[in-house]
Order: sequence, then structure tokens, then C-alpha cells
Amino acid sequence: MNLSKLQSIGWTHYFMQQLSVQLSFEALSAIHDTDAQTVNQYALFRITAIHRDRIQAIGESGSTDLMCPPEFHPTSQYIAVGDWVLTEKAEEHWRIKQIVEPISRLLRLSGEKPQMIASNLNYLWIVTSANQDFNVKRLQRYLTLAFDAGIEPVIILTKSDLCSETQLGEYLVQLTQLNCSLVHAISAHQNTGLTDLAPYLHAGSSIALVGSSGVGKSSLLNALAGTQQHVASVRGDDDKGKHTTTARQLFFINSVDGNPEGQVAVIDTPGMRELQLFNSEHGINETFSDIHTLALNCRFSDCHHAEEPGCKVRQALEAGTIKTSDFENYLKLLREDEYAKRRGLGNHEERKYQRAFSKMVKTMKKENW
Ligand SMILES: Nc1nc2c(ncn2[C@@H]2O[C@H](COP(=O)(O)OP(=O)(O)OP(=O)(O)O)[C@@H](O)[C@H]2O)c(=O)[nH]1
Ligand SMILES: [Zn+2]
Repeated sequence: MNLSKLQSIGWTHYFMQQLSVQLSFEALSAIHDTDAQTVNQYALFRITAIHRDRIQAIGESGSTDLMCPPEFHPTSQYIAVGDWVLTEKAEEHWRIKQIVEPISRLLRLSGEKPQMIASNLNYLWIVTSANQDFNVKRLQRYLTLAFDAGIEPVIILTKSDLCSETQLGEYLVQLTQLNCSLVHAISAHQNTGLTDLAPYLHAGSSIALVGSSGVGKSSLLNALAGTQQHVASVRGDDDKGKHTTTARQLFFINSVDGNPEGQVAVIDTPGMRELQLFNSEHGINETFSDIHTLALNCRFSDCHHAEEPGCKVRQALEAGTIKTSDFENYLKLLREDEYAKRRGLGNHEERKYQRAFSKMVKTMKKENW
């Protein structure tokens, strides 16, 4: 296989290590081999779209539909856009043999069920606009999502042309108080601030955009892609030159690091009206790291930060070193997390995934992979 080609769409040494753990020498040699005999048996693909009846993916020879065997059904519980899969040849088609263990996976609760949003992302662009959409509590929720998934959060304040310099400055001050050091203000309409995003647009990088409907996610992508020559390949499924955000789809824009082959994988998620978290304690503690650190020093380890003596959090609230609104949101998110945990929500997918994974390893061992 031509791994360098795959590297330009996000394949890294990490994924090869994951495969090395599970595959036999023969299968691994096939991946590395450029000899036609074995090359044609196996192929690696990156998932670009999951429809009810088909899975689209991109590999070294371009885009194709993949066959998905029953052990990966329902697909939404096993595979997400951005995942890498090892496939084997099945007559004229490629059949999924194994999902390569992802480096990160973005999940949320949807209708009380875990939903995989995307896999193998480097950056979560949290998009908010410089108008009435601006909402710190919502941003904290998105930050929690990123920290939980182990993805670097980047906050992008859009439509900077819609507000005064002073107002923009005020928004930025509020953003710098969040636990996210990567903050950028842009205007897609006026083409300002876009070059600041170059560090994220390196070859092999993968980015998902999240934010409420109408904050300007698609406009931002169009502005970034619009300066390039290969816009057509970016669109995926729409010949009108407009990216429609109705389904989750991974597409590519050219990298801006001087690598002529370099691509950046981008997932534009439909505006989420509500983002429900689960298994989020880690993310909440990271988002509110100042409160969490104080809470660790409360006299009682199970302190509710209410009336208990020796509560460091209350002391900080009274001294004004932490904000009441942050504390309220911290408690709210913890309550939600607790609720999900009590109802047993959220572990379902992970358990199923793990089960499928170990079953797969066993089968492969039996088949002498
Ligand atoms: N003034 C101004 N308006 C903008 C800018 N970027 C986007 N808009 C407008 O905001 C509206 C929504 O933009 P979209 O890019 O469709 O927003 P979205 O976040 O992709 O929305 P969904 O696809 O529903 O999630 C459109 O009318 C855009 O023209 C900007 O930089 N400045
Ligand atoms: Zn306390």
C-alpha cells in the first residue's frame, strides 16, 4: 500500500501501531508491501460518510462504498466518520475487517443513546458568533465535550464584523477566562482573521466544527476552501457548490503548509440544538479546573460546596476569585452527568464496541491473521 498517500489524509504511525498489536505478520506485510499479489487483498480506508444503507470511504485510490458485515451493525454504534478501517477484498468490493482503534472519538447523548459524532480528530473548532448567540455556558459545555474526547479545543468567534471593536474586546476578555488558550476572532464575510487558522490546517490534520445553527460554520469553511483551487472536491455530494450541513460528512480541503499533496479532513456538524453529555466528569473537571482544584482541597472529600465547613469553593466564591455563573454551570453539568450515570446511559456503546473489538481479535487469531 502507498502509506504516504494515506498520510496526507490523516494516517499516522499511531494507527499502524494499533494494527501491529492485532494483526499477524502476513497481514502487516500486506499493508507494507507494494507487491501486487498481496496489495490487492487488503486496503485501508477512512470513513467519510455513513448512510443508512451504505458507508462511504476514501483510500489510496479514491472514494468508494464499503461492505459492512453484520458484526458492525447497527453501524452508528461502531463506526463514525473519520474512523480508519482495514478492509479485505470480497470479489469486486472491499469489506470491513477491522476498525482501527481511534486516537479520539467525539460522542454525545442523543435521545438517551450515545451517538458517535466523529473519530480521529486533532482539533474541535468551537464556533460562536459575536452577537446574541454568544453564551459562555454553552462554550463550557463544548469544552467539556472536547476534553472528554481528548481533542484540542479551539474557540472561533465568528462575524466579528457585526460588532464594535469595544464589544469584540469584551467578548474576547470573556473567552480568555475560559480554560482554552486557543481563541480566534474572524469574519468570513470580510475575510479577516482567517490566516490565524493556518496552524491547524496542516497536512493530515482532522478538524470538527461544532456550534449552534447559524453561527457561521459553513461560511467559515467556504471562506477557507474558497481560496483554493480544488473546491469541487471539497463539496462531496452537492454540485451546486454549496456545502449543505444536513448530514455528518467528512470532506477535505487543501492544507496550507506548502505540501502540495496535503489535505485537511473537516467535519461540519449540523447545528446542535442541545448537546447532552455523559461520562463527562473528566471533561467537566478540566473545563472548570480552577473550581476542581479548590474542591479537591475542601475539608470533606464529598463536599457539596453548600453549607459544609472548610469549603474552599465557597470561600473562593465569597472572595470573588471564581464566578458564581461558572460555579452554577459546573454544578449543573455534574448533575447532568450524575443523572446519566444513574440511568446507566452512556456505557452501552463503549461496552458493545469493546465486545466487538475483542471478538474480532479472537476471530483473527483463529484465522491466523
Ligand atoms: N455578517 C456576517 N454574517 C455571516 C458571517 N459568516 C456567516 N454569516 C451569515 O450567517 C448566516 C449563517 O451562516 P452559516 O455559515 O450557514 O451557519 P452555520 O453555522 O453553518 O449553520 P448550520 O449549517 O445551520 O449549522 C448566513 O446568513 C451567513 O451569511 C460573517 O462573517 N459575517
Ligand atoms: Zn466544598
